[in-house]
Amino acid sequence: MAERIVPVISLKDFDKRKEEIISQLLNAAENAGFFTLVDHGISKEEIEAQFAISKAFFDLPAEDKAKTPHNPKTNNGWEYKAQLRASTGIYDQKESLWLQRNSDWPSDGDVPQFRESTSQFMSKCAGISDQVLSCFAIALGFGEDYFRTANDPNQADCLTQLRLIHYPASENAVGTWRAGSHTDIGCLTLLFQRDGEYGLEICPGRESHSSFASGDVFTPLPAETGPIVVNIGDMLMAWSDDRLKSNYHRVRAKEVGKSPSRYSIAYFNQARRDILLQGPLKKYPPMTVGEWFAQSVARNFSQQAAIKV
Ligand SMILES: O=C(O)CCC(=O)C(=O)O
Ligand SMILES: [Fe+2]
Repeated sequence: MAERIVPVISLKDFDKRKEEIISQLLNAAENAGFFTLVDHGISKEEIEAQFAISKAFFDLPAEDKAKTPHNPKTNNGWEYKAQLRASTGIYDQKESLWLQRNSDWPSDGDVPQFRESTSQFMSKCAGISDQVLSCFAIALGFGEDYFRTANDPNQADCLTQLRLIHYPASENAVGTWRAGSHTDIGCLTLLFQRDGEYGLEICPGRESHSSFASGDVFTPLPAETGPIVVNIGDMLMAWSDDRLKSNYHRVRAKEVGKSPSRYSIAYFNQARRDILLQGPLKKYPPMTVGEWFAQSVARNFSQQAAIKV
């Protein structure tokens, strides 16, 4: 079932196959809003190495993790079971570390190689994002570099973040959520999972980025080390006049029995604060990415201190 609604798309020979890849990406984005990338250029070993770095961080004593505290104003840093979901009214059962290029990072003394490995990993994620975003830019009738420039992580006003996530093992998790149902607020999310650490489910069918009614039929996705699960976020849905779909997803643990811990890594392309966002058909009034975030955060996280962007 999951295979049917979430296409697997190969980036092999990207330049030679670009036309074909554009049509596959567009078809996936206009329907499921999710697709799985293979032959993307990050090896399984590199992904495992980044998960090892992530695990080494989460294995630290809380007082060491708290040296990089979550800052509600920037949304960077380490949080522990602190994300209150509007959709569930309860806190997600997870801990996570949000990183931006210029935010505070854990020291290499606490996690050897953290900065170098994680920076390289982010650069690789940026390269893959560039390829996918260039395809969407062409498909929507923008210039090829349009979204690439808008999401350039080397610019000081870029809001893109990497999030390392750890869902602790649980038993009989009835009444709780690892990650309550939500849509992502940025442009494009690259999600890395590990073999057998299941729990991610998606619910296609959203028609407008400004409608927040979720359906109730969720489909589980496979969990594999290697393929990257990619989804469209609300910002790109708005930027495409609702053509590319930002769909609901969630992560759950078993209601009966044991669920092993799950680690995931998400790279959120969240564009540059000062860029103007408007679709080719001008269906919605223009706004800056900074205004977009202020609005999305006010809606999603009204329970928490406003995030300053
Ligand atoms: O951990 C996962 O698989 C999903 C995480 C997610 O959806 C998010 O952080 O937005
Ligand atoms: Fe998400």
